Amino acid sequence: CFGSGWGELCNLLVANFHNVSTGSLVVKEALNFWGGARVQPKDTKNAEPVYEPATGRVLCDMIPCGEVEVDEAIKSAHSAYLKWSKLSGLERARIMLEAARIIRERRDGIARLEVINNGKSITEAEVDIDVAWQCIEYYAGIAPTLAGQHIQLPGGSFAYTRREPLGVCVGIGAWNYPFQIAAWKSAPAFACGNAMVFKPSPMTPLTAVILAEIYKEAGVPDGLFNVVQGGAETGTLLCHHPMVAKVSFTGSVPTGKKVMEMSAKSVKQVTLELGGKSPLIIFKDCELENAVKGALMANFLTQGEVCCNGTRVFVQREIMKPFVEEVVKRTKAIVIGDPLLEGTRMGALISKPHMEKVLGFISQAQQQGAKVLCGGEPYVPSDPKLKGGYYVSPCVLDNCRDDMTCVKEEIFGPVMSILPFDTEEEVLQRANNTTFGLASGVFTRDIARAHRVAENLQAGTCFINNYNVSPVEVPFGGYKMSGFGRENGVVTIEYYSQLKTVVVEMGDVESLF
Ligand SMILES: NC(=O)C1=CN([C@@H]2O[C@H](COP(=O)(O)OP(=O)(O)OC[C@H]3O[C@@H](n4cnc5c(N)ncnc54)[C@H](O)[C@@H]3O)[C@@H](O)[C@H]2O)C=CC1
Ligand SMILES: C[N+](C)(C)CCCC(=O)O
Repeated sequence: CFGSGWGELCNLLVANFHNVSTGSLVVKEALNFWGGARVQPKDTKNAEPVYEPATGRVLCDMIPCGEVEVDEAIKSAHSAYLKWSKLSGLERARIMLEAARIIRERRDGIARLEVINNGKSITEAEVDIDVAWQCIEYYAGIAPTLAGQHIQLPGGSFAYTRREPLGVCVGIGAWNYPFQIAAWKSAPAFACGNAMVFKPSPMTPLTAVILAEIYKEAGVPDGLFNVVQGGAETGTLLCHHPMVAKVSFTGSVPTGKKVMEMSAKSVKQVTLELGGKSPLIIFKDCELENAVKGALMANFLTQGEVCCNGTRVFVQREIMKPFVEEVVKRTKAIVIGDPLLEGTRMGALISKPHMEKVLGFISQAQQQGAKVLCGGEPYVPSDPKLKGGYYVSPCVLDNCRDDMTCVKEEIFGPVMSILPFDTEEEVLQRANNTTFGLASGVFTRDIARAHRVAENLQAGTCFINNYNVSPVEVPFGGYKMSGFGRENGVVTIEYYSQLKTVVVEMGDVESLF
């Protein structure tokens, strides 16, 4: 279990995660954080069990925060905001860099904890934690550069703009990248001088509170980063609270719509990072091995539970056969099993109901005429402690048509649908024929075609000759029903700050009255 101490003690305890193995961790500590400390809600009657995906064992209880707790956390954020917003960008940067340094130092332990809570492979979780500290480091770099403009007016008068924070921002996260999402939201918020109340997904409550402790240790004022656990009810309380200026949400389209609706009541700003059903277009002139590798990266990271995955793989008819052969060969070779073992490449899905939902999509696809080329079955590892885990073998579907459910809906599991195409014009039309617009990809050696396709795809990101590369310097977000606003990149500053215009008269007032 992990500690509530600071400094060396906390360091030591997180270091203990270096040795933690699958099936052994039980967490009893409070998982909420405000006022600079872990807090246990008073009312524990609505506690829900949280499962370890790799084993199906209960890991801890998630005790949802009610009205009183949410109010305390938001007030705590507000008092921190009053102090933090008065610091210079350079002062904020220094503290943020220290937080990034601590995360980097404890990366292995945090990654192991993330694996135990989420089920993804340790190799991926380590990258996730690296992306988290890089994000904080990146926005620390931007914080001192934030500035307004000076605008000259007639007669020596002038105006200037001030880039000011919004106030208390709420972050609501999904379960697929628990620690990384908390960093993607808090880092730009803090660079601009805001405070944050973050609600993780009720299925992954463990690591956000570690981030809260690290921010505290790095020197942020108490209350700057708060964690409230809970599900829809707690989320609703956050979106309705009058002291909240902005909600940044990552999750499904239906919940995103509700968040926007609730936020509209008090005109809160919103960023929505929602789902996707992204197209990946493979032209016959591609470098085939890279296209195959790209298709796997586009579909099987985090057991396929990635919003920007390229799950509709359009392959030009002439190369269908060699492409499919190679994809199937490599998919069959993916090592599934204990996510904490270095050699594992695919871990467990987040929950039993989610696993059943994914398997349901696969059998429905078969009923609608798709052919399973490999995988798509529950997988039971040989290690007895993993028998209760939620494993599904990665699946490649052939004979797919655009009107099939597996091609239209987001599955959020390890399922790739392959679709043949003939011409560029045709494939663009089919690729864009969706209400989603998060990401897209194209493999071709023809540079003119690559950029033409990128221009014509209706999506927030287009990867050329690769897929799922998201460095923190690059904006990430959706078109259409995949949401709006951006995370990462310089532009995100716009979504966590507001401009004040100050107009200065140097002469006399010319009154009309
Ligand atoms: N675009 C992006 O960056 C990402 C999008 N997603 C999307 O998220 C989905 C999977 O994540 P889930 O956690 O199942 O999504 P979800 O929409 O069920 O939940 C997301 C978050 O919203 C909270 N929530 C649920 N009801 C709420 C309400 N009424 N008011 C306020 N908050 C509420 C949940 O507790 C959770 O923290 C997928 O559809 C996926 O595409 C996931 C990761 C990244
Ligand atoms: C890290 N990356 C690019 C694979 C996915 C990030 C978006 C998400 O939270 O699903």
